[in-house]
Amino acid sequence: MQGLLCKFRLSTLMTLAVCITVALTVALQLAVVNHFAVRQANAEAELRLQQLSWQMRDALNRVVDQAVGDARLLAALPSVRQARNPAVARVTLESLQQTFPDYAWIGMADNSGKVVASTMGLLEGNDVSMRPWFQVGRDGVRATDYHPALLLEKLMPQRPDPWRFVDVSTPVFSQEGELFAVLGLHLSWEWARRQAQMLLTPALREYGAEILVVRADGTVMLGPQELVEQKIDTASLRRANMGDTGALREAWPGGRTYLTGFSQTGHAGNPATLQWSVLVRQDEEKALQGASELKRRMLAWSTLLGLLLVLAAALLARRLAQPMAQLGQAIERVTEATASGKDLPPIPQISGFHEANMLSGTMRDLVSSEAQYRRALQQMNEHLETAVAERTAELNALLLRDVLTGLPNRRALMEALPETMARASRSTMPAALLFIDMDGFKAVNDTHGHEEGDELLRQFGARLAAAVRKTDLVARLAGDEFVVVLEMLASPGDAEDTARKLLACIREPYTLRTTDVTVGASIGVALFAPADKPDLDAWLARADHAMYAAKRDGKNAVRLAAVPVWHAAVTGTVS
Ligand SMILES: Nc1nc2c(ncn2[C@@H]2O[C@H](COP(=O)(O)OP(=O)(O)OP(=O)(O)O)[C@@H](O)[C@H]2O)c(=O)[nH]1
Repeated sequence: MQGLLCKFRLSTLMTLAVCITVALTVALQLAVVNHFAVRQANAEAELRLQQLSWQMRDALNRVVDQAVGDARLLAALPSVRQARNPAVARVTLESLQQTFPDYAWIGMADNSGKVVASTMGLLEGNDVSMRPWFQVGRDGVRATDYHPALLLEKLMPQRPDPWRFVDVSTPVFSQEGELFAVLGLHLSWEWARRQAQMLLTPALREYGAEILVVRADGTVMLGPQELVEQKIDTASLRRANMGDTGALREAWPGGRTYLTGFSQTGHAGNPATLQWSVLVRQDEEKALQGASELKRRMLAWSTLLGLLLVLAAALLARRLAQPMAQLGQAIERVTEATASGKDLPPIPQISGFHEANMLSGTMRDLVSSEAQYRRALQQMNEHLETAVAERTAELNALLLRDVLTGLPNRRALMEALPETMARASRSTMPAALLFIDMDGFKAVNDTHGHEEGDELLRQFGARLAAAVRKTDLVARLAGDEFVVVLEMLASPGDAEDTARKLLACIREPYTLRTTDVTVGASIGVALFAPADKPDLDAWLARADHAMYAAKRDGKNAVRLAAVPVWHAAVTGTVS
């Protein structure tokens, strides 16, 4: 997780965090809306539908009760009970019909079932003894369920909807208390349809609310066109049939889901009432349309707000991350400079926010002290290099000096001679190498000690150096052996002359710490003419041989070395 996070920029992470927060907030809002608003809307819709069902139930009950009351009233009227003239009874029946035009037909049949008086004289003389209203009406006040018009259909005025009736009938007793006739009121179903129309306000209709009145056998008496006189079986119907009232959510034939309020009319055990189920249903989608709309709007607004928030967060994150990015770039520059050994660039003072300010300040101090440290280190290095160079030079100088006499040593001589030969070769003037070996030095050493011997060597060397030109080289080879190199000789004889002069100088007494001594020297002289081959070893060897020749011949003498063989061959000279 940590590794994954490291791959993202700070601004990306911040924007991502805001995106997730916004998405969670929107989801939470929607969940809350769904939970409360939709549930609330659902509850409200169910209550509304239940109340509508009650209103319809009450209206139906009221009309049936009214019809029962009217039937009872008619049966008690003397003009009906004692009617000997059908015309008189008809007037009474018609006057009742006028009070409530939905009484489609009111009639009275005698004991045998023959209609003796009726509104508009319809069916008078007809036998209705087989009609249910007549049969049940003899036993008491009865309400007869919804049914199509049978005999009256052809006699009643034509309408787009077929005639449907609900009957209320009652026995009519003579003054003697005998069953005299049966009175029947045919209520046109139209009143129920109108009642439903009245209850369903335009707003309810627009939101798909529908009222259904269903007979106990499941036949729809009132409702949507496609269901009228069809049988249905829904949970709400079963509950209503059981006398329950309430509202529920259920699937209807056709597959759609409805919220349905239900109740039941009439009273069980009272044959003067009718037990119908009143269902008021509303398409769930339409019932919850308000809440869904709210949800949709909330989603749209939340999305818009979320986008604005994300945009603002991205801008803010960019702004917040900018100082860190600047700091990062500055540190990268410092790292590159460190790697390439260049001067460390300064860290800029960043003033985005407190932490960046503090961080940049700390980094500045760090880089500044690092730069100071590097400068000090560099100075130390430079100083050290100079010191090493000086010490090296001193060591080199020491390497080329004879410790005892301070004169150039054998090594210095060997380094100098090739240049001497080169210079002589370039010029027309010869050079000479004088190989000098002290005579009698051992005796001084043995007699007066090594310290005195050393002092003699020092004075001997100094005397040689003082006796020749500054440009000439005096070197101590080892022990009591010295070499003098003479350059720019005007003539070859100058070498031998200088050797003799040196010998004379050498012979002078030396004042040592405890005594004075006198020594001699054997000097071998070897010339190097400009035309000679620059052979260092050969030149030295010639001078050495000459010196030994002087020793052999009794010491304290100067001997000139033989001319080299090749020189003699070229020049025709022999030493
Ligand atoms: N005090 C001192 N003695 C040295 C030094 N180097 C060599 N010697 C001694 O110098 C002497 C050189 O010997 P030789 O050359 O035979 O002495 P010499 O008496 O000059 O003999 P010839 O050369 O034959 O005349 C030896 O006794 C060495 O021990 C030195 O640096 N200091």
